Amino acid sequence: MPVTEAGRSASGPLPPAACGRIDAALARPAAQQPQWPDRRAVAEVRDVLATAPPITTPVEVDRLRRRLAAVARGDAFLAQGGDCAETFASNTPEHLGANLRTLLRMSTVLGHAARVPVVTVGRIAGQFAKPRSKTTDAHGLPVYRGDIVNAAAPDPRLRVPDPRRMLRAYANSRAAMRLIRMLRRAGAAEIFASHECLLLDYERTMLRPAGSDGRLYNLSSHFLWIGERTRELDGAHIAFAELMANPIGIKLGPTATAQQVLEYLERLDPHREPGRVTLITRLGHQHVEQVLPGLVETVAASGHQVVWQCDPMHGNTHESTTGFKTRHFDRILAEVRSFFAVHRALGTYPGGIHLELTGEPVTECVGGALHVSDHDLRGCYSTACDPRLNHRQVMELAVRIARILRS
Ligand SMILES: O=C[C@H](O)[C@H](O)COP(=O)(O)O
Ligand SMILES: C=C(OP(=O)(O)O)C(=O)O
Ligand SMILES: [Mn+2]
Repeated sequence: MPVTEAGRSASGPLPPAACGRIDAALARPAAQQPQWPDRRAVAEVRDVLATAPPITTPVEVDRLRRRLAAVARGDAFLAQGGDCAETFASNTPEHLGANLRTLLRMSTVLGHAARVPVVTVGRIAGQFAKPRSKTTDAHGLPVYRGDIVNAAAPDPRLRVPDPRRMLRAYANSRAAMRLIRMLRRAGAAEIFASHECLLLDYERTMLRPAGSDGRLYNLSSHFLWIGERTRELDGAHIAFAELMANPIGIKLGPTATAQQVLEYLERLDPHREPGRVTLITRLGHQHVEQVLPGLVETVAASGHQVVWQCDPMHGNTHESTTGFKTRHFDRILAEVRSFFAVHRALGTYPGGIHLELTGEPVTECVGGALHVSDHDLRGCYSTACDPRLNHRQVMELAVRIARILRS
């Protein structure tokens, strides 16, 4: 094994051929990566993580693959949600428990209405890396990129990307996964973990070969998605996703084209496995009827059996009159409605929903039955990145979606 950084990176349990494929994928341009001040420290952390026990297991990932195949066929519904950005400080049994309870209650409501099993997936146990729209914040400091990279506190020293944070993210993810498994043993429904496949120096260390064919599983989680800001076809993230055996999501914003989507599917789903790819549309309520039909028709004609999932959060963000990043309940609901309407009109299956939520009584999104106003936002605005629906707003939305599912 060469002692170059690339060689070190792929050391540990991986065979040399796999190292070469990973290095080739990651030699492509990678958007939204931190400027680590010390690459040697990154290599040292990567070496530790590459031989550490992974967060999930191939058996669990395969189970989710089967569940998502059922969603793609129209025999199950996917309910996914959790924090926009998990933090080390909020990685407590109380916070995780509150989020999971809210998510599971949403799943129960949707399951009753849809009359199919619900596959429940948390944005949890590893959702620590954030893509950002600017490189600096309102104070002129380097932007916060998630606890796995730097600290949210507006202190220039703490905003310097610190690779040792990847070790903390790993330890926090393991602890959260332990809690999820404990809840499962205690009788809670089956819950899978997911996060954005963003920070490539971390994600590459969690690849492990498994099965008779030695496919590479990314055992940092069960389900990973590629974000709207990193889905370039010639970029590192899509090439990295091609190597992974896990089910993969791709966020699609309003500029996504049918041609791009076809290329994602050819690359990520060459064997045409139902549910291998989840297309997560986050178009903005005003764009759905314009943009979604073309994408859906093209995919249907291609024969790939994908999961269509609606993320009604990320296309509907605005700044409140009181200066907070927020989302209005009505616009979130409007995107969900249009998503179902388009799929119904085309005879395709609206397979799931993807929310940023918390079980905590936060005031981050406006509207809903409690009429959270722009002025109420300062009451309990605690997100580390994007505004989340609180428990009441999630349940209200779940009831509205249930009505759509029944109609
Ligand atoms: O979670 C999503 C993105 O990280 C977020 O929407 C980007 O937000 P920003 O515009 O505050 O950087
Ligand atoms: C960054 C996110 O979304 P998107 O890539 O769709 O903007 C997210 O899910 O937090
Ligand atoms: Mn977000």
